[in-house]
Amino acid sequence: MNVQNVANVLEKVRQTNPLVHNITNVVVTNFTANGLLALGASPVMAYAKEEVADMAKIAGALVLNIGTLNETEIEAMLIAGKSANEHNVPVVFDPVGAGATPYRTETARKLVRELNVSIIRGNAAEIANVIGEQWTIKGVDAGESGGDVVALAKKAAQQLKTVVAITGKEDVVTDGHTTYLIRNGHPILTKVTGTGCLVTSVIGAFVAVEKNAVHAAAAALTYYGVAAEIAAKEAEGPGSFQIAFLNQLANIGTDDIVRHGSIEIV
Ligand SMILES: Nc1ncnc2c1ncn2[C@@H]1O[C@H](COP(=O)(O)OP(=O)(O)OP(=O)(O)O)[C@@H](O)[C@H]1O
Ligand SMILES: Cc1ncsc1CCO
Ligand SMILES: [Mg+2]
Repeated sequence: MNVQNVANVLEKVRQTNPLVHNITNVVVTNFTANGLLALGASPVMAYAKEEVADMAKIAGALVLNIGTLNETEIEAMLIAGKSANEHNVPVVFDPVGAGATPYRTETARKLVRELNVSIIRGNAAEIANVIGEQWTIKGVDAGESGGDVVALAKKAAQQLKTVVAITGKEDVVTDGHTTYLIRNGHPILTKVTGTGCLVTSVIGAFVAVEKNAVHAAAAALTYYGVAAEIAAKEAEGPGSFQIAFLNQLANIGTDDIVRHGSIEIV
């Protein structure tokens, strides 16, 4: 996977407009739908247990996010996830806040235990908590806590038998064997709510068109980071950044990714 491959996957998303079924949190719902539309994907949010199995099976990917979890929603996630698994629809999981409360941690573990998750995407603290590792959070960006993020990602991938994407100052994607490091993005991403949640759904759109889950996640994170870098140049603060970022998710193309993308195997 190199910058040209990243651009190729992006073009495939834009040509095929994959349906991404999201069961996500109430904070980021609108931003996620708009971000997926800007990318060129087709978002749908569907939560009722009566319909999630039918929606998941016609989707290109199912994205599960426990940001504002409750029992009804978790029941729907399990129904949707089992339907996706039966119909070979990839499942992408964001364990928002794993470690913050026992309920979140237990629910995250239950979902990865009971479902076949293709990709789990979180910050370092969340991924560490899903696998029961110690991880010290310093400030907002857990990725800067000094721990070995690459080692953590590999350990999680081997333990959970899934592709793991850890985001932060640098992003790591691994299946436990092949590992990519992406050095794109901008710190202002941490000043807009839901940029982590949106990137998980963007990974969903990419894995809908690129079945190699490591390649899909690495491509999505590179594209997302480049869009953020370009948007940050025109933004005066978090407010105008959010708008500029949505614009750049739609506007950037092959040239921008080839020029600014930073993706390497480590
Ligand atoms: N210090 C940083 N420098 C550059 N990019 C960053 C930095 N911190 C995070 N990012 C980028 O921001 C995006 C979101 O990642 P982050 O790790 O903040 O997710 P998160 O913690 O789940 O966020 P949230 O839950 O608030 O939505 C990723 O694309 C990541 O690369
Ligand atoms: C602020 C917040 N609280 C629960 S989910 C969420 C959005 C970031 O994931
Ligand atoms: Mg998050």
